[in-house]
Amino acid sequence: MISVEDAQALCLGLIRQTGPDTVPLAQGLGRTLAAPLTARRDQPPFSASAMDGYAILSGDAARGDVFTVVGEAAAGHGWAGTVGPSQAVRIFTGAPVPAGADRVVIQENVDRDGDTITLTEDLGQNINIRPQGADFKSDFILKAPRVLTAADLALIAAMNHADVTVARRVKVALISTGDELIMPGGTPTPDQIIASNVFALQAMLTQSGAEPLVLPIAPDTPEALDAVLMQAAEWGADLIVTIGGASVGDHDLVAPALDRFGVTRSFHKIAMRPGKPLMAGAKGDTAFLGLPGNPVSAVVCGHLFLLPMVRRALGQTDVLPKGRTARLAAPLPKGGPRAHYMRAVFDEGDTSRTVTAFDKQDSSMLTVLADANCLLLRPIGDGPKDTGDPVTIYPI
Ligand SMILES: Nc1nc2c(c(=O)[nH]1)N[C@H]1C(S)=C(S)[C@@H](COP(=O)(O)OP(=O)(O)OC[C@H]3O[C@@H](n4cnc5c(N)ncnc54)[C@H](O)[C@@H]3O)O[C@H]1N2
Ligand code: MOO
Repeated sequence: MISVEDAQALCLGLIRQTGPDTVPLAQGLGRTLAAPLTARRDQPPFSASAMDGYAILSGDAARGDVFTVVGEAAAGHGWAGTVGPSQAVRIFTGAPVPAGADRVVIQENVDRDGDTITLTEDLGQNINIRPQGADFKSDFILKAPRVLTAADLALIAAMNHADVTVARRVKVALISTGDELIMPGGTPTPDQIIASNVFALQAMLTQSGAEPLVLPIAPDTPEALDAVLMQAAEWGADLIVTIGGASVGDHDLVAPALDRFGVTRSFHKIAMRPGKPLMAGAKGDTAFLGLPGNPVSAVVCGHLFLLPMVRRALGQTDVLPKGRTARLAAPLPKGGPRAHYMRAVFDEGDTSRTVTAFDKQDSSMLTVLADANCLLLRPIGDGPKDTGDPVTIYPI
């Protein structure tokens, strides 16, 4: 059995990067910027007032000085003249600062009487002007790759781009396998259970910028599995993910089905708990990942292998889950021969981050997984741990 790290490296080597896709900016959230983007103008494009007040040429002006109001500048409507000594232009937040003026005095600090204002305070440090290009200049470049956030969309809009070139969503086909499965809302026979894994995986994929397609459940026959794999290929999947049937039982049909399909197997079985029966391979440009059927195993493998493959396909660089250190809130017995990713809850305390593993670690338990906010890693052969000992956790 290979290690988690080796399996992750092999998985990342199997997936091809998707090409570019240009989309309207409003559809850019969460997409991965595929090429550097250069600003088309300075922001602000002119020196702009940061406050409502009066633009003046300040010289050595002080409290009690009087200025004549000679014009008005509003956002979207500048004043075309030049401000001279003892002159003021009424100005509003966002308006271009007129030529000659070097400061905006806020209106709270003047008395206005007709066309004159009198300073009621000495001038402070703040000139209340945002210089042209203070936010960014027209040579500003937003670097790629970058997963676009809401703030990024506003920034790109301010750079005057209506569209954005992102990585095409990676197409991931999800195939649940097993005679025992029925979709939620149906009427199961006494021996059936509800296909649940695919809903977690579909959501995780969507959140990560993939385009998932949930295919019909494949019953436990070679013909049914072959037919659904063919459907996935015809859809143009970049990555075909099977769920279940990965282990060694008589009804675990996925490995032979992938062989028949012409998939070159990269590995099968890893030194990990949960997730031992994981398999991966490729056929041409299509990658294959065979997830174990146990719900927790499928989701944990989704975090550790599937999502990194998606991120790699989108051209992202930092694709593996990031470990953090936390202190154990309770002792743990010694670890086993497989790396154990325990379901746990971490808490950002005032002085240190603490983590508590759940007592129940059965890989079928969705209630435990749903209450977990991290995976607590016990490396292979880890010794017993005491309260307060540092461990690595992966937020999920
Ligand atoms: N003799 C051995 N038996 C098993 C081994 C082993 O090494 N030797 N490994 C165990 C481990 S670890 C796991 S994990 C499971 C996974 O096996 P499979 O990938 O073949 O999964 P299935 O047998 O198809 O299903 C396991 C379990 O999960 C349920 N399941 C399957 N698909 C779904 C789904 N889409 N949604 C919800 N639940 C699902 C299924 O009904 C089973 O209860 O094998 C162990 N056995
Ligand atoms: O490794 Mo299985 O994935 O423990 O339940």
